[in-house]
Amino acid sequence: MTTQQLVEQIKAKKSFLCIGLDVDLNKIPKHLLDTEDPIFEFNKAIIDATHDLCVSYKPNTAFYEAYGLKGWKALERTINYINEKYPEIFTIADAKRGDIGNTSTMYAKAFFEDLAFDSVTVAPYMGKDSVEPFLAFKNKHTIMLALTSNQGAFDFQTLDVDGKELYKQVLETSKSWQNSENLMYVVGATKAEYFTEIRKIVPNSFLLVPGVGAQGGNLQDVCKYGMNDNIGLLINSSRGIIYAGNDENFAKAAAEKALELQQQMSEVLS
Ligand SMILES: O=c1ccn([C@@H]2O[C@H](COP(=O)(O)O)[C@@H](O)[C@H]2O)c(=O)[nH]1
Repeated sequence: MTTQQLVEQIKAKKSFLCIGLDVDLNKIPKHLLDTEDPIFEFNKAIIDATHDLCVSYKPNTAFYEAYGLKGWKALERTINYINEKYPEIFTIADAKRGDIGNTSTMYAKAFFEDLAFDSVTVAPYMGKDSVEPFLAFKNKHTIMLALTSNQGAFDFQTLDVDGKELYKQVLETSKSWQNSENLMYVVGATKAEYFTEIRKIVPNSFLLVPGVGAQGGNLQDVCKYGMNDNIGLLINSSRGIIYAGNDENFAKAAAEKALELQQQMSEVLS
């Protein structure tokens, strides 16, 4: 998917909501556990109920890898279902990969070719040659961790390196990498006060913003300081939406939560 197609979808739906599909078998409604593939059945119901309110789905691969082969198969069924039934949706494999170049190429093939995701999250710690293999894929997007939503972000990411905070070095340096136009960045909603500085370095890039909902990030502040002329934001909520209910009506409850966020986004956009 091109960035322009993503922007058009945002404008059409008046939404820049990304729903995180972080499926935990201990949290999903009990009746689904009797089905052959509870993870997929849960996702399918959530997707069918919310696809018109969001522009993106983000399964975090940890929640699938934790269940071994059946988890990976459910991830594959989920991405295939989205791509076949709702091809306009921007898909994110939240896998936080990155390794020496030839290994990164195989990670990129796994998520962009085999699973056909539009994007994958990567960690910047191993530098240019660990990220460029992902960037080589046309019309695919590499979403690099910049300033994360957790408390540990302050352990390294905000440390002073040669007179500049490390996350700023990461943002600036990555702009010189080959095919850097395919980069997006992760910035936590819990770090709203940093968005102005971040926008000075990457004014045009899309930012994936987790941390609204369960982690307490504020949607209005993120929009105020982080939005650009192309909107430039994908705001993620996972637990706050998908676990809004845990009986037979769970998908309806999720849609109601998604609608609350979509309505706030619609207001910001108008
Ligand atoms: O800085 C980061 C990077 C990734 N995440 C991931 O986003 C979702 C957030 O889930 P919630 O339930 O809405 O808190 C989850 O998959 C995280 O691993 C993040 O939170 N912060």
